[in-house]
Amino acid sequence: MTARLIDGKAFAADLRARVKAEVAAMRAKGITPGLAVVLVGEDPASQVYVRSKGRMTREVGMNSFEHRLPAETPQADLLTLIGRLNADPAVNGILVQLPLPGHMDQSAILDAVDPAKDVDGFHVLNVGRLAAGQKAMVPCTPLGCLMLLRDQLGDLAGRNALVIGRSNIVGKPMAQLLLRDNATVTVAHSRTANLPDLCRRADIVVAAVGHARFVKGDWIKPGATVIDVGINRTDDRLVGDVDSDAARQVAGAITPVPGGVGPMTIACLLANTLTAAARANGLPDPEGLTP
Ligand SMILES: Nc1nc2c(c(=O)[nH]1)N[C@@H](CN(C=O)c1ccc(C(=O)N[C@@H](CCC(=O)O)C(=O)O)cc1)CN2
Repeated sequence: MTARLIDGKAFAADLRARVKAEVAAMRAKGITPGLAVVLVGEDPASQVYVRSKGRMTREVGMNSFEHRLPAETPQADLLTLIGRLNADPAVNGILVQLPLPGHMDQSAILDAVDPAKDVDGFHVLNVGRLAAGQKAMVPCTPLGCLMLLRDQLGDLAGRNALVIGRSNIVGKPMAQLLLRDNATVTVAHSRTANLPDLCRRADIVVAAVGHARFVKGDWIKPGATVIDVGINRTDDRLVGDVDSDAARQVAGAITPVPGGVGPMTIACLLANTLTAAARANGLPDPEGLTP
């Protein structure tokens, strides 16, 4: 079997076009959604992502506010900036690019963002709401994975899903979203025993471990759907967390790296900003953009 490639780049372009149409409708009502992105330091990958976020925000017709701070910025100054953005009615979404410099307390920073403007879904209130099955802002990467999975498989109810990785950004919220869709969810991590065997039972595998080619081809159940969240730079190439060449011989469908999950992250950020702007203005949630 040769797996179908899941074209996240095309799906993300389509999602951005839907957001753009909704933004135009909102602007006709006199509302222009605004997204503020804060970058602290000069991490090269973060600089690329922040630049892309600004460009795509403008492309869909939203206002983009970029704040670049030196790596040695005191935490108190960043908190002051977040306070200003929280109070600014032109700003509907706030994102603090991760990773932050080592001297900052990441939880204190993320929890300083107004939960209603928390388009990353990292504020502890949104984490709790998602876990409780309530209306929440949902982290962008897992939301993008969920959209791709629903598009591929339709109803996820009763499917065996294995999430490899338990980060707050991807693994944990991904598991919550799959549970919400009635999948049977297992979360694996570095201390999990018999991971290859667990994986061979999974209809859905979401790999988010941060190790290049960690998931081997012979771990994959024939016909399974594989979502590769990893972005690892090796030998001047980007590779995922799945040994893609081998997995493609077994899986039913798989996301490529690059061009799979990555582009969905920014498209979902724009979708979340639109949702935040709608909620801030007492409008219904735009259709199909929230889980
Ligand atoms: N505050 C946040 N920080 C970070 C997040 C996040 O969701 N919120 N996620 C990642 C980085 N990220 C967005 O910020 C991101 C990662 C990858 C891509 C992407 O399009 N990847 C491309 C490859 C791009 C390349 O050449 O490097 C792909 O996979 O096709 C977009 C956004 C960490 N920080």
